[in-house]
Amino acid sequence: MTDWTDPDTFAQALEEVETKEKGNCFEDFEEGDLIEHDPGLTLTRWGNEQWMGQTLNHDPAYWRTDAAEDRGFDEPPIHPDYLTAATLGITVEDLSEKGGYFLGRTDVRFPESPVYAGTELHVESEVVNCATSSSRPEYGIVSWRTRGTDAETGDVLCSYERTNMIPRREPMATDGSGTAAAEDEDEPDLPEEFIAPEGGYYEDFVAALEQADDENAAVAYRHERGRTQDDVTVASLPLATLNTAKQHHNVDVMSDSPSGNIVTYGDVTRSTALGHARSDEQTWREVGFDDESFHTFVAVGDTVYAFTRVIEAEDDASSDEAGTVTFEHIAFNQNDEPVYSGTRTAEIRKRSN
Ligand SMILES: CC(C)(COP(=O)(O)OP(=O)(O)OC[C@H]1O[C@@H](n2cnc3c(N)ncnc32)[C@H](O)[C@@H]1OP(=O)(O)O)[C@@H](O)C(=O)NCCC(=O)NCCSC(=O)C[C@H](O)C(=O)O
Repeated sequence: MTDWTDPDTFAQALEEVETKEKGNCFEDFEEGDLIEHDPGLTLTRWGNEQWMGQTLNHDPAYWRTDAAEDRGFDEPPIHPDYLTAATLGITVEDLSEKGGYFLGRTDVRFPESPVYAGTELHVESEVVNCATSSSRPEYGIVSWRTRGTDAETGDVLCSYERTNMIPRREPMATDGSGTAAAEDEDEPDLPEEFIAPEGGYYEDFVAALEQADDENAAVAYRHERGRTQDDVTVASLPLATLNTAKQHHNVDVMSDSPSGNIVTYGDVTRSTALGHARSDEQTWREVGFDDESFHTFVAVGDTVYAFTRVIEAEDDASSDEAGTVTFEHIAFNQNDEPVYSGTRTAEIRKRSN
């Protein structure tokens, strides 16, 4: 009689049985495919507060009723960062669970009206591009357009286009043209001077941009706070968004990967850097994000810091109480290496009101 729990017998059984696989490989995606994601998620106040607290996003309008009412909300709403992370988390089982890197995202947009706790999120994606990777034959590069909607009303709550490297079943033969990256030995091309805004109101950003215009300068500064990655940020936060990517919670599999360990969900890295940036400004409303890229991985023990460059300011916000500012935010680690970059458009409160 077979003793299935005898270690040698069991090891051989494991070798011989079929593995019921999860996720999809590059070959499973075809441009135009529509994927309705099965997991749904009810956006809760607890989930929102857990995400926002751990990523140092402490804007009182998302925590306190009086501050929420002052911003025109009925109650503290769901924060756009948590909404974005949850919209993406739900898609992972179908799109990126097989592994591969989250490379970037663009055209991240939210409606003007707030989203409140209790909203059930329904998410669907369309495959918009499948490309070979010239530098990594074992991967392909897939882009999806994803929309998170209110399951009850059908209103779009969050939409974006995302790109990942996705493992192939069969590696491609390549001409190697992508592997010989030329060394860039140019001197850094930086402005002569850096200006930091005096405060965090819209007028402070306008004044700093005007001063920079006169002086071959950039409005750019770093934020003091850092957040060292731990088991909560690396494993718990993505799992709370139903993100099943093994990169974030399977140390056994990841010990063989380039990081040698589980790595931080891109949306946690990004939210943490944005939290640092928002702590130095008077945010009114998030409008959207573009050109987001993840440059290298972040693992347990790494510390996420943030750097901000102010690109432009326009007095065209949805409320008279605010103006619109476009930022470039760069998250960097304890070795000063950029790990994330992206542009962000946000409405920033005016001092005069
Ligand atoms: C992924 C990297 C290891 C790649 O680094 P490197 O080898 O230096 O290559 P390149 O930067 O040249 O990029 C390789 C190819 O990918 C294309 N690329 C890169 N960025 C984009 C983009 N934003 N959009 C489209 N295509 C992009 C390049 O053009 C190259 O193409 P080719 O020459 O044809 O091969 C390195 O970048 C890295 O480590 N990045 C960090 C990744 C990361 O940590 N992401 C967040 C954590 S993982 C995650 O959150 C998973 C998530 O849960 C999920 O499921 O999505």
